[in-house]
Amino acid sequence: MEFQKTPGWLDWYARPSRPRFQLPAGAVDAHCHVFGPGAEFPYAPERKYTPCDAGKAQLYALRDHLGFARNVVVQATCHGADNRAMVDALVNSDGRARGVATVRRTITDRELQDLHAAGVRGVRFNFVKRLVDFTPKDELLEIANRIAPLGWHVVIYFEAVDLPELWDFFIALPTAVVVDHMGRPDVTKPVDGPEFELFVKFMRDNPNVWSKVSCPERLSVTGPQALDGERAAYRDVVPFAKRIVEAFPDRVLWGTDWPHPNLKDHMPDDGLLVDFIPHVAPTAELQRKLLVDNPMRLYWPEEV
Ligand SMILES: O=C(O)/C=C(\CC(=O)C(=O)O)C(=O)O
Repeated sequence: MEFQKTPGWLDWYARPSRPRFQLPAGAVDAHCHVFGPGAEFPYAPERKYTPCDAGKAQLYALRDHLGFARNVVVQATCHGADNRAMVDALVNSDGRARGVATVRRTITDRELQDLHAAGVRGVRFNFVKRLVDFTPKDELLEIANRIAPLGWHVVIYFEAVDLPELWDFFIALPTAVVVDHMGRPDVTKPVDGPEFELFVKFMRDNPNVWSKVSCPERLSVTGPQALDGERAAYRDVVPFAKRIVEAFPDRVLWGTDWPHPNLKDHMPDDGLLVDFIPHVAPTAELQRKLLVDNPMRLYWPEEV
């Protein structure tokens, strides 16, 4: 099948630099995606965007180039609940990738078992309206209750302004809960203002809640962008991510978000993006927890 990319689509950065920051041994890129390729794994009819192809070979080449040891491949909304491209990436990773799926309530127990055998360890509930149609909360809770016995967790993606309305649903989830990109704070607001305080309280009050401190390239308003050798990029995001890393060092994850779906104004150099990490996790201990210990506990608990 032939797919036309969404107009204005930005492809990933072709020749990323090598990070200056040396990742600790065993580092996990805990948030990235594969797209198709569409000819092999068609994009879902209900998708809100059509990306460039970005397959497993390119993802694993980037992993090796940047110095990561493992990946967590998160189902992207352009594939809907058809997890085949993500599963194909997992089963062809020599055990070095685990995944997060999107499932519907119609999934059978057998299908869940098969996903588990392939390396899936979580489901993603997406509340970002430009990305997905609404799914009733009773369906999501039913799914959460079915995946809990497998030892899986729930990944949630939402905008900061929607946290108050979603709060009660989130705290009813029976598993570990991982928030994508710190709940997308508006970084033009103060880091100690009411909006981000609510997110901090969400993590403080609920010890099962984790956060990815990823996607500065998506959250930043004033940059500077991770381009042209800039190794201190996205300075407006640093106080937010650093605060979460320092307050909850055992419940944070980091990922590249490659191939960076839906960026509108620039595509970061992934090598320079890795150089963002020591700005938010300044000590070797924080870096080891963020990049190795925490993702291993969540995705490869049998090795910990
Ligand atoms: O890659 C991300 O985490 C963020 C996305 C895309 C996305 O979540 C998806 O398509 O599944 C975004 O903000 O557009």
